[in-house]
Parts: sequence; C-alpha cells; structure tokens
Amino acid sequence: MSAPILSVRNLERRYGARIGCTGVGFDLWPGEVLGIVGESGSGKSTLLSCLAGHQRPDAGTVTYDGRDVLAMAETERRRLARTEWAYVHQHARDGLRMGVSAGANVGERLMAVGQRHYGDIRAAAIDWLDRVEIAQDRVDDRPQAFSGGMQQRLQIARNLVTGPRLVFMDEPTGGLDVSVQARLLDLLRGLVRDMGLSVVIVTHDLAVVRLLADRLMVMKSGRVVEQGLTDQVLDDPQHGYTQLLVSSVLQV
Ligand SMILES: Nc1ncnc2c1ncn2[C@@H]1O[C@H](COP(=O)(O)OP(=O)(O)OP(=O)(O)O)[C@@H](O)[C@H]1O
Repeated sequence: MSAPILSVRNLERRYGARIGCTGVGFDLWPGEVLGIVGESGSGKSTLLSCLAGHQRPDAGTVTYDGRDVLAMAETERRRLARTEWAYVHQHARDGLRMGVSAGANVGERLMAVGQRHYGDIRAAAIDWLDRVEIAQDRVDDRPQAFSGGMQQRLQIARNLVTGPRLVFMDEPTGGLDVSVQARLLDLLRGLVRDMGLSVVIVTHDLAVVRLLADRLMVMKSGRVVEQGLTDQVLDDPQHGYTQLLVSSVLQV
C-alpha cells in the first residue's frame, strides 16, 4: 500500500480579518489528479500558493512524501520546487523567461538539476517542444513570438522536462480560446497519464476537471464544501452550492 504523496490538514490562511482559506484537508495519492473548483474568491489560488510554498499558511500542516513542508528550510523547499515539483501558472509569462529562447526556457531547467552536456540539453529541449506540439524550427525563437496557446504549451514543457513528481496547476487553460483550450487539455491529459503525474489543479471550469481530475474538491468562501470522485460529485452533487455550480454550467 503506497502512502499519499501530499497530505494537507486544517490549512488556514488569513489576510487580516478576511479568510483566504480555512480548515482545508485532503490526501493526494501518487498518480492522482485532484481538481479544486469554486467561484472567484473562494480561496483556490490562496490554497494552491500555500501548498506550493509561495505563501505561508497561518495554521495547519502540509506533508510531502512524509516530509513536513512548513518546517523545511527555504533552501530545501526551493530544491524541491526545482527538482520534484512543478508549477504551471495561469499566465504563461509568469512561468516563462520571456527574454530567452524557447529552447533555453526548457533547457535551463535541466541545467538547474545538474545536466551539463550542451548537445544533450538541446536535444531534450527539442524533444519536449515536439511533445507539446511546437515545431522544432521554433527552438531559437523567444516566447514573445508565440501565440497564447503556444506559450502555455512551452510553459508546460519547461515544467515537465525534469520529470517532476508533483505538479501544481493554476487555471492552466484560463484566458485561451475555446478551441485552443480543448487542444491544450487533450495534451495535458496525455502527459499526465504517460508520466503518471500527481497533480493539484485549480480551475473555475468544470469541463476541465471533468476531463482531467480523478477527484474533486469544491470550495466556497475559503472552505471545502464537498469532495469526492469527480464523476460522483458532478453527476450527483450533495451540497447546494455544488448543485448550483453544476446547474449553472448545464444551463449555458
Ligand atoms: N493578497 C491578498 N490580500 C487580501 N485579501 C486577499 C489576497 N488574496 C486573496 N485575498 C482574499 O482571499 C479570498 C480568496 O481569494 P483567492 O484569490 O484565493 O480566490 P480564488 O478562488 O483563487 O479566486 P479567483 O478564481 O478569482 O482567482 C478572497 O476573499 C480574496 O479577496
């Protein structure tokens, strides 16, 4: 029996008197995708940034692979972020270096984990561009020259090239055209499956979690109101708020 890769208990983050999130708890198992949904302001981004160590929670515990993340030295957390974790931002420019080429964006992550052979790094970068459906002859172009969908695919390549175990995704398809979203989702689904990734994905889009997430957590006003298997929660929502979320999508 394997152990959870990520365990969260009673997590709370406040902004003064305002609740960012509170009382959040879940286990993420290896190879599992957990979707976090809720309306704007429900605490999804706050929770994700606390999990990834971008913000410090006021209470609770986060355990990664048996290790207490909140008790770690900053250098150790940064090492994990570089080697075993990945973070896909909603806006690709937050996760890319816009001033360097596509190849360098992917390759420098390999250098950060100790790879030194230029030829191998360039070959791996080209291979990853191919995997995210970016033509190889764009390897020396900067991300500015890419469309929004291409930038997002490049950000995904940059994040996955090192073979992380745990991936945080914040609205990875947000702000893209519907057809671009569909293609990106398809790509993500394939990569998650092929690489056996453990993923925490935040979105307000139920179609995204329907396609990607094994389990779902529904948040409202900083609290988890319902969690369970994705199909179960979406097909037979128990909480009034989840029923409202699901029915509002069906009406569109
Ligand atoms: N830096 C901040 N300072 C003060 N309050 C904040 C800050 N960030 C978030 N909040 C508050 O915390 C609550 C949760 O916000 P959060 O951004 O986590 O929600 P969200 O579900 O991610 O929303 P969205 O989908 O719009 O990003 C909200 O009431 C929000 O106003």
